[in-house]
Amino acid sequence: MTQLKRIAGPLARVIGSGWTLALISAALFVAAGYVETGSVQMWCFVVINILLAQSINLLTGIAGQISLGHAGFFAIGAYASALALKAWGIPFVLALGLSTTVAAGVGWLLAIPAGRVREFYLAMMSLAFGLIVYEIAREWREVTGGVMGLRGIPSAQIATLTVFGFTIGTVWYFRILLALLVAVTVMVRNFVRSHFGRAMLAVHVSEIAAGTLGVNQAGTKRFAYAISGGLAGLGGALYAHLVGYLTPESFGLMRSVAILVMSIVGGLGSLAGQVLGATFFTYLPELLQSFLDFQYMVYGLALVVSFALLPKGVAGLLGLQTRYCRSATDAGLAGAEPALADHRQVGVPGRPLLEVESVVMSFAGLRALAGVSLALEAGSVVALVGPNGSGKSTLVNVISGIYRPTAGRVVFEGVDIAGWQSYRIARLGITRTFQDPRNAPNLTVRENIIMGANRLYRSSALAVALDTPAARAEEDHFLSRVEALMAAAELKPYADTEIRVLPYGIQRLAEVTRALASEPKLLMLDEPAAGLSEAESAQLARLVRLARDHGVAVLLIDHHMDFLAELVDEVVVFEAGDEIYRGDMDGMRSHPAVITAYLGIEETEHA
Ligand SMILES: Nc1ncnc2c1ncn2[C@@H]1O[C@H](COP(=O)(O)OP(=O)(O)OP(=O)(O)O)[C@@H](O)[C@H]1O
Repeated sequence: MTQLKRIAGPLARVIGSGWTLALISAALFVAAGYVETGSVQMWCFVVINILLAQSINLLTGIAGQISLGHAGFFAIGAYASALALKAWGIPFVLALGLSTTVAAGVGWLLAIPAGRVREFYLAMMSLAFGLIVYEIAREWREVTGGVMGLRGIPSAQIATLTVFGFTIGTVWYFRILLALLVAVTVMVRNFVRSHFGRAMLAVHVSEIAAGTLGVNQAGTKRFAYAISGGLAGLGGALYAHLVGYLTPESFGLMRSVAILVMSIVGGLGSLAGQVLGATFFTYLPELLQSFLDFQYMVYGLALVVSFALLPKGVAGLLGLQTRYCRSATDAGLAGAEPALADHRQVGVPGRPLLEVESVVMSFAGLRALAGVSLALEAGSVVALVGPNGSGKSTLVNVISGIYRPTAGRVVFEGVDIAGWQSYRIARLGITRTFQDPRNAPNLTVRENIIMGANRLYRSSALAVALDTPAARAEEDHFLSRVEALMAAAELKPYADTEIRVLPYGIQRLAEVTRALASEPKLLMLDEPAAGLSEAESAQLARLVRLARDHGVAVLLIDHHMDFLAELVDEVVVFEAGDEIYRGDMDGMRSHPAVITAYLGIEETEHA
C-alpha cells in the first residue's frame, strides 16, 4: 500500500495530463485501422460509457444530485436521434445536436421538481423518471416500436450511416466518437475548474452556504441537470447509430444502475476516474462471459467492495483528484492584484450602508428577535454580543436571507431586501461566515477561497468550456486576487492543501478569507474567533482591519471581549431578542443590564 502511495502521485500526474489524453487518443485513432472490427466496436462502447459516466459524475459526483434513472436521458437521446435520421431524414450531425438538446431540455425540466427534494426523495424521483421513460419506450409503439424495438436505424455497424456524404463504417465511426470524446472531455474539464464547477460543488457541500456566496442554488441545479442530461443524450444518440437497433430493454433500471456503478467505482467526483470505471465495466461482461447470469451480482459486489475498501473509488486509490481551479503557478500569477477592492465610497450618501428597522423573527411562538434596529456605516466595525440564544445568529440569518423576517425592514444601500433569497442578497455584496465553518472539505484552501469570488464572474458557460482568452483573463484576475488575500491572511503555506486536513483555526481563517474574496460591502462574522489560538486570533484581527480599511462594514458576533476591544467602533448587546445596550466597550462593562444579562453569567461561569 505504501509503495502504491509512493507511485500514486506521479502516476496521477501522468494519467491526468493533457499529453496523455492526446497520445492515447492519437494511438487509438491510428490503431483502429489495424485491429479487428469487434475490438473497435468495443472501443465505441467504451467511449459511450465514458460519456455516460462523465454525465452522471457531473450531476451526482460534482453537483451532489443523486440520479437512479440516468438511463432515461440515454434513451431520450437514442430514440430522438434514431427518429431524426430514420423518420425525418435529418443529417447525422444535426441529429446529434438535436438529441443532445432534447435530452438537455428534459434534464432542465426534471430539475424543476427534482431540485426541490433531497436524498431519499430525490433518489425516488430520479428512479421514477427512469421508469417512466422506460415505460414510454415500451408502450408508445407507433414511435418507438414498443418491445419489438426500432429497427433500420442508419448505423455504422452495417454501413448505412452517412456523414457529410461519406458512408461510415465502424472504424471511422469510432474515430468520430473519439474526436467527440476528446472535445467533450476538455470542455468538461474546463467547465469543472471554473466558477461554474465551483458553484455546483458549493451546492453539493451546503446549499445554505452556497446561497451566501451568491450561487443561485435552483438555477445551478437546473444547469447541472441540463448538461448532464445532454451528455447522456449524446451518448444515447451515438449508441443508436452504432447498433442500428433499439429496444426498451437497453434502457431499463439495470442500465441506470450500471451507469452509477461505473461512476462510483471509478471515483465519484473525479473526471479521470470516470474513464477508468467506464473502461473497466465495458470489458467486465466480456471477462465474465461464462458467468453472464451473475453479471449483476458482480456489479453489486463491485459496489460493496468499492464502498468498503475504496470510498473514493479507483481514482482515490491512484490519487487522481479533479481540481476546481488552476494553480497560481500554472497561471503564472504572484498576486499582482490588490487583495481587496476599495469600498469606501459605497452606499447612498448621507445614509448608513445597512439599516435594520424593527425586525421581528418568530419561530412557532418563540420570539427570537423582538423588533431590533441597527445601523452600520461603511468602514465601521460593530460587535453584536449577548448570552446564548439571545438572537445574534438569527439577526445575521435574517440579514443574509436565510430567514424571512416576520416583520420589519432590512434596508441595504437604500433598498429593502428583507425576505429576498440569500443568493440575491449575496450578489449585492453582503456576505457572512458561519458558527461552524462551511468550507468544501475536499478542496484546497485556494479552491475554497476563490469560491468566494463566484458572484463577481461574468464569463458564460460556453466561454469557460472553450477556455476563451476573456474567460482565462477573468480567472487569472481572481486567482491573482486570491494570492494577495492568502498572503494577507498568512494562508499561503496551505494554498494547495485540502482544507479538511488542516487545523480548525486555519479552516476558520480560510472561511473568513473566502468571504473577503467576494469583495463584500458588508461582512458578517459569526463567532470567528471561537477555537482560535492567540496567533490565529491576531491573524483574524488583521483581516478584519484590512476589510474595515477598505470601507467594508463588519458585523462581528463574538464572546471574546479582549478580541473585540481592539477592533470595534460600537457594541450592541442583545438579550432575549432585544437590544439592552448600545455604545462603547467601556460603557458596556459597567452597564447594569449587561452585567446581569451577560457578564454576570460569564462571571458566575468563571467563578
Ligand atoms: N430555525 C429555528 N427554529 C426554531 N428556533 C430557532 C431557530 N433559529 C433560532 N431559534 C431560536 O431562536 C433563539 C435565538 O437563537 P440564536 O441562534 O439567534 O441565538 P444566538 O444569540 O446566536 O446564540 P448562540 O450564541 O448560542 O449562537 C434561540 O432560542 C433559538 O433556539
